Amino acid sequence: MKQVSLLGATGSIGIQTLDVLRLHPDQFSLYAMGFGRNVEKALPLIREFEPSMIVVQDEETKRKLEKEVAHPQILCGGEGLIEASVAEPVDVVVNAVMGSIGLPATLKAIQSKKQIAIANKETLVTAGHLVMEEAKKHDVNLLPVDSEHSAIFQALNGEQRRDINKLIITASGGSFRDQTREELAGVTVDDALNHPNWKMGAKITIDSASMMNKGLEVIEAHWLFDVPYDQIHVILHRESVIHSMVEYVDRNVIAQLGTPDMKVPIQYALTYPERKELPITKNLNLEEIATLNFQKMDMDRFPCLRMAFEAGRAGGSMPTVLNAANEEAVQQFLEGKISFLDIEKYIEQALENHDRIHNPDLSTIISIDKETRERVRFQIN
Ligand SMILES: NC(=O)C1=CN([C@@H]2O[C@H](COP(=O)(O)OP(=O)(O)OC[C@H]3O[C@@H](n4cnc5c(N)ncnc54)[C@H](OP(=O)(O)O)[C@@H]3O)[C@@H](O)[C@H]2O)C=CC1
Ligand SMILES: CC(=O)[C@@H](O)[C@H](O)COP(=O)(O)O
Ligand SMILES: [Mn+2]
Repeated sequence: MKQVSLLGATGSIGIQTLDVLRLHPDQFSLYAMGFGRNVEKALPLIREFEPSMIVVQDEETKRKLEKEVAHPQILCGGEGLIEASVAEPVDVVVNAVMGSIGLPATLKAIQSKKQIAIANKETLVTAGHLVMEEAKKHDVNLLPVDSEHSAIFQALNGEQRRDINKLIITASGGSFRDQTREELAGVTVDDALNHPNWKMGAKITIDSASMMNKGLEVIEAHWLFDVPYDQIHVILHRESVIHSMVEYVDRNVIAQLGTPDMKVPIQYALTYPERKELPITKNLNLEEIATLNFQKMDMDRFPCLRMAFEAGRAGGSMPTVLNAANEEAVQQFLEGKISFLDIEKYIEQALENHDRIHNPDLSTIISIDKETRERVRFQIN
């Protein structure tokens, strides 16, 4: 029986991870669960899974939860997430929190040699060099949950890294794939949250609409698979059926296909290297889909993708700034304080105003992340 620590249990990935755990009660048990402030959503999960440890975002949420359940171990904040990641009984940590808040827990889980299923891409974007250095040092395999990275991971199975010609990451195009840049001026939060293929948390759905999600995924792929940016290619693929591909030097291309359903990569990360039945997901029906479309990615149409490639190539502290400015700007957009097109504007300004720091350590990354967010907030208010 594997003991699972699930960080971000009330989120889109978290809930789907629990769907997968329910299918295999003989193999997985929920030892710890973490969430932010959504006590209402967490309560039935706590009652059903009876985790030994619960982590919430702050003391106020802890007090609220304590009124509802008598539980001996309710922890708080970043320290709590770390406790849940390193607890002795835990075998596998599923990091499904949103944002760079997930970084310290990921690092500590690696240092404790836990198996890690990583959905929290911001961790790899903000500090990929630190995460991969620790993973190498402690001989820990990071198992990707992100659908594109799960696809690449599977396409790389049994292959030699030196034989890779390029990674081909597919992008659905997000909510505004059929809109011109001019048309983006008046779009609303509800428009942006209307993703054509996936039902996800709010932040990643906005990232998909701005194409920043693909930018973050390029940086995520660079670190996870140790592939240079010149060998990472993004292609528009409306159907989200091919989740990504690897082209090898001999021109063989290996693609992974499947119904767009995150339970598929979540379960694969949990059961790897084994495969298990997943009856709660529909089979891929290519006859019904009939046509798969592909289109060249236009970097002028999607400047967030261009900025992510630039920040990734520049390296050092630039991806930290890219990620922090994006997290803050997206939050401000969701709160109705800025327009959709302002998101890219604030990211560009943050990158332009930052003096790159080579090989930043954890405390430098945490302070750059904080300063960048403050600066974006200051410019907006
Ligand atoms: N959703 C998807 O299909 C995919 C998501 N990902 C990645 O997975 C991660 C999670 O995404 P998603 O599930 O969509 O996000 P959601 O916003 O749906 O969920 C986020 C989760 O994190 C929790 N959380 C937020 N802030 C804190 C905090 N400070 N401390 C503890 N917990 C916190 C939330 O709790 P609460 O509910 O209480 O706010 C919630 O459980 C992201 O990095 C995303 O990019 C990658 C591929 C696909
Ligand atoms: C499901 C998943 O992995 C998301 O990251 C997805 O990729 C979003 O779709 P697009 O960013 O391609 O619109
Ligand atoms: Mn993805």
